[in-house]
Amino acid sequence: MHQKFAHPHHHHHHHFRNKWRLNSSYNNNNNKVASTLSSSVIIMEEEMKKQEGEYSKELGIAVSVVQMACSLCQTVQESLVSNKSNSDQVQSKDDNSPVTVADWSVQATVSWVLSECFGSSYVSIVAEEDVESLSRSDNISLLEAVVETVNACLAEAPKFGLSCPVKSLGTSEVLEAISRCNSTGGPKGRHWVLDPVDGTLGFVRGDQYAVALAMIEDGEVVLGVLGCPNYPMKKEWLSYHHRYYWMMSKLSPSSSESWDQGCVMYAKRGSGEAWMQPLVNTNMEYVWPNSARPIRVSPIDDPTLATFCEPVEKANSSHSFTAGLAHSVGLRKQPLRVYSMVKYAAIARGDAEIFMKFAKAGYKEKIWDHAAGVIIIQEAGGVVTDAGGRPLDFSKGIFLEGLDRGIIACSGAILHEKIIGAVYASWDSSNL
Ligand SMILES: Nc1ncnc2c1ncn2[C@@H]1O[C@H](COP(=O)(O)OS(=O)(=O)O)[C@@H](OP(=O)(O)O)[C@H]1O
Ligand SMILES: [Mg+2]
Ligand SMILES: [Mg+2]
Ligand SMILES: [Mg+2]
Repeated sequence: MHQKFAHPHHHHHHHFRNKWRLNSSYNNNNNKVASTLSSSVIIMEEEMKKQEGEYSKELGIAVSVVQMACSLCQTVQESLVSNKSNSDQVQSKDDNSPVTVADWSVQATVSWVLSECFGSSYVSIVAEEDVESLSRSDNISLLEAVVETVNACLAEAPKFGLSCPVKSLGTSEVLEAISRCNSTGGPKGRHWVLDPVDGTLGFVRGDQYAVALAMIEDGEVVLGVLGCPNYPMKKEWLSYHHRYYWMMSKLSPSSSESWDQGCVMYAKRGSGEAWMQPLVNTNMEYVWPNSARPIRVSPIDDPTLATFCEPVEKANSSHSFTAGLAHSVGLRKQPLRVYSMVKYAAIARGDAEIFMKFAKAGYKEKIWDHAAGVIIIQEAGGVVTDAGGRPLDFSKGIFLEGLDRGIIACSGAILHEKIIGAVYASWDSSNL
């Protein structure tokens, strides 16, 4: 396949080059022996190019395919929300959580694109969904809807600088693409980690959800991309809840600005930068390359001014335990309860300062629910650990093995230490 990705953010190069030069003078671990000054300059230039370019192809493809996936999800969510008879498009999994046409379709689309770009025998993908219920004979119409949705989405690939299939994918190709994402990750090599729709409950309720794609190399998250179709570029627009407010009220916002546009965030490990671009509107003829702006965590470190986020559902995180922690560190604001990894996005962008999740004892957190969000917060200047203050371990397969009680993500070290201290002080008296 010809990869036609155009680098969307040329202005990065300048920053990165300067930073690299700075770092290299402190820590020159170039172990090649340079006999003359000029040859060492050449080696440095080569080394620099390698550094700049590292993962840039992977990141470009990941951002493009997440944009495509977001556009797919918007179409499906609109039809789910406006057409109540579509209830056969939402299924219940063994744990009673929902799964939809969008979850399977995004997984197939991302799998197909990554396989085309990197070779299906090389690419390892760890993702949430499988084909078990989708391939049952009583689910034919659901499977047909998935195949149609995937083909409609892939047909738009050229608008995003990616190639589309020469002819539409058949049912077996779509099933194959979904089930190819059955890698279990691990400590060695490169693994893509995908949550095709995170916050599926929010998605079916017409609310917040995210598409999350990350890449792990030798057990560390090196790339993260988070698509948030109902999380507008500006926080103020969130007060209108989301686009359906406008759809229903038939009001039109004052300016021609893209008030309804969601966003896609991304970061590369070690860059010290995280970026956000508007969600693309595929009605336009040319959508790529897209513009991006840097994002940064909030500067607030005073607990009385800080906002914390947590899952909407009590079943996913103890609201009473986090309320106790909030009280003991002096948080005063109401918690922001949001579906999905949009919580990570809110911290990375500075819309909130703290994210806490304490699942029930025995629940094992999965890597796809966290990988993309963690790296984006870290590169935007934040801190993410378990409740014991240790980094999350993405090297042990599909679960965050060894996670100590819960997850704490903060905009900075001061708030983070306070929360960790409060967990330490109150854990024994909690019933978790
Ligand atoms: N019992 C339990 N405890 C904790 N976490 C669980 C549990 N069950 C599921 N999950 C995972 O939580 C993901 C959704 O998390 P959220 O933070 O979006 O929760 S909430 O919907 O806002 O309540 C959700 O992700 P998606 O399935 O992608 O939506 C699950 O992976
Ligand atoms: Mg999830
Ligand atoms: Mg999911
Ligand atoms: Mg799910």
